[in-house]
Amino acid sequence: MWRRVASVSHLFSHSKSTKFNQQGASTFKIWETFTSESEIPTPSKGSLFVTFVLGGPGSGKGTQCAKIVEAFGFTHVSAGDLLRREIASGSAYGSVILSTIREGKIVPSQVTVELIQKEMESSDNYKFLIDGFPRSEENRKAFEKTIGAEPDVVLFFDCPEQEMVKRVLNRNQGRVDDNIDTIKKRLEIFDELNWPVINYYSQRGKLHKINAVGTVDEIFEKVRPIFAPLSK
Ligand SMILES: Nc1ncnc2c1ncn2[C@@H]1O[C@H](COP(=O)(O)OP(=O)(O)OP(=O)(O)O)[C@@H](O)[C@H]1O
Ligand SMILES: Nc1ccn([C@H]2C[C@H](O)[C@@H](COP(=O)(O)O)O2)c(=O)n1
Ligand SMILES: [Mg+2]
Repeated sequence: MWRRVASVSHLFSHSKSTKFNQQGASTFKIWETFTSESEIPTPSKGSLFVTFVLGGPGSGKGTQCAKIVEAFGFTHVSAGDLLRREIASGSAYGSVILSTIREGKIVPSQVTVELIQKEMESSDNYKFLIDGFPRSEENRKAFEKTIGAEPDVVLFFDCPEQEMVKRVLNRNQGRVDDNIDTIKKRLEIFDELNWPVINYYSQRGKLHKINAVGTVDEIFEKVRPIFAPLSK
């Protein structure tokens, strides 16, 4: 059994969330059935191969996706990037997406899944990294229903909150959600909505938990063996 302990409890001192006890520790408990020994499927060329990339804000998902793309020829589909692109395009959904992201909340699944679907359909590749998705059980079910596929592999970058906060505040890419107030909310939402997804895939033997502390290269060396069958 595994107890998740919030390491930046001071961030939540004004939180109304009942998930946090008086010491600020998360009361979430999950059963650690996931390891990095989950069975790795052998992909066949041409058939869809989907990897979901999970982890808290700033855990390094995008950074590691870039390295996986380079080494293993995946197409990177970042749900957050697609939503930001939608805002920039001035689409009808743009202002709702912007306010949702500013508040650190999750955009309705229908919108996100539609963007992911279009992106996948416009690619010739069959290997996809879907980064930052699913963020909730609602996201997960909407993907299964609309795309009609399940992920072959699920990566989970496990990073202490203090490190995630540090990385996000140093990111410097002008993101509207990279500020301390939005980060607090994103971490709360992650705790509330993402753990059920992580547990779901863990129980199905698809989850690869990677300790996301270390240099970018050190972390990638833990990721590489997961995809080694793809280079054969
Ligand atoms: N292993 C690492 N050590 C130190 N800094 C890192 C590491 N990996 C990534 N970073 C930096 O941390 C910041 C966040 O990384 P990244 O954007 O990859 O995270 P993310 O999980 O995609 O976050 P988000 O969910 O907010 O999009 C970036 O500035 C990145 O350069
Ligand atoms: N499945 C998703 C993915 C992202 N969002 C929104 C909310 C996130 O805070 C924001 C940025 O995503 P990131 O770049 O950190 O992956 O985008 C969402 O609503 N649903
Ligand atoms: Mg990212």
